[in-house]
Amino acid sequence: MSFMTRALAETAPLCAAMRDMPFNRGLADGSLPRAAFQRYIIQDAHYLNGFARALALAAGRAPDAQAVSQLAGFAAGTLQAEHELHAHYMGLFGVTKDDFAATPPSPACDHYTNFLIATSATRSTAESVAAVLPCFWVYRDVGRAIHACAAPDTPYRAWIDTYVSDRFDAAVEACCAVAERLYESAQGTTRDSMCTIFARSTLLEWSFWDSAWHGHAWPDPVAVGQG
Ligand SMILES: Cc1ncc(CN)c(N)n1
Repeated sequence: MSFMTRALAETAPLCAAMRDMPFNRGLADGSLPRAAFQRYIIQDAHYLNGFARALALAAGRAPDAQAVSQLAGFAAGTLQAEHELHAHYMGLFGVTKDDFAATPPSPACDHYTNFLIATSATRSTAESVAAVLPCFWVYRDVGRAIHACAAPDTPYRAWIDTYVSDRFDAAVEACCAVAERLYESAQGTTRDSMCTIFARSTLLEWSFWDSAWHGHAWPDPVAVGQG
């Protein structure tokens, strides 16, 4: 059985739940509150920073030139394409550089990016690729699901179009191909670990959207200290 067949079978209910999250339904019909998207786009800019670092770190530790070049290429491609999308929406929704600088990564964002970076720093390249793959896969999957029912005038049209674009599709397929190549040459325990790590990142994708929807943030240490 291929890696993707196994990993997707294990995460199918979670992927189905993500297609139907209130945040994503709101992207499709345009009803997502402006404040929720502003929160999301700030957190996503923090996320992409950590995600690209995780990929660059995995590239530096990769065993062969082919993997170095592919992982470094994913890091560069992500920073370029998705930063353009963020700049577009930050302008449209009035999110300033100061707003971004004043907002730390949320607990969900911090957890996800630290998981990716720790995996790239301490685990095999196969496991590192399994960790970053849901970032590609889940966004194409959700993008396709909501594109099919999106309102023509949703303000989130540019977001949806990015994740159903041929360019993003090519990146998803390329990352899947790297994962399959590494899975084929991996030993039994690494194969199992790749599936466990893929499932964890998929859950962290769910958690990222859930957090943006609910506006979860760190507790105020002053208030906590005062009991
Ligand atoms: C949290 C998250 N995951 C995935 C993607 C798509 N690269 C993203 N922009 N943000």
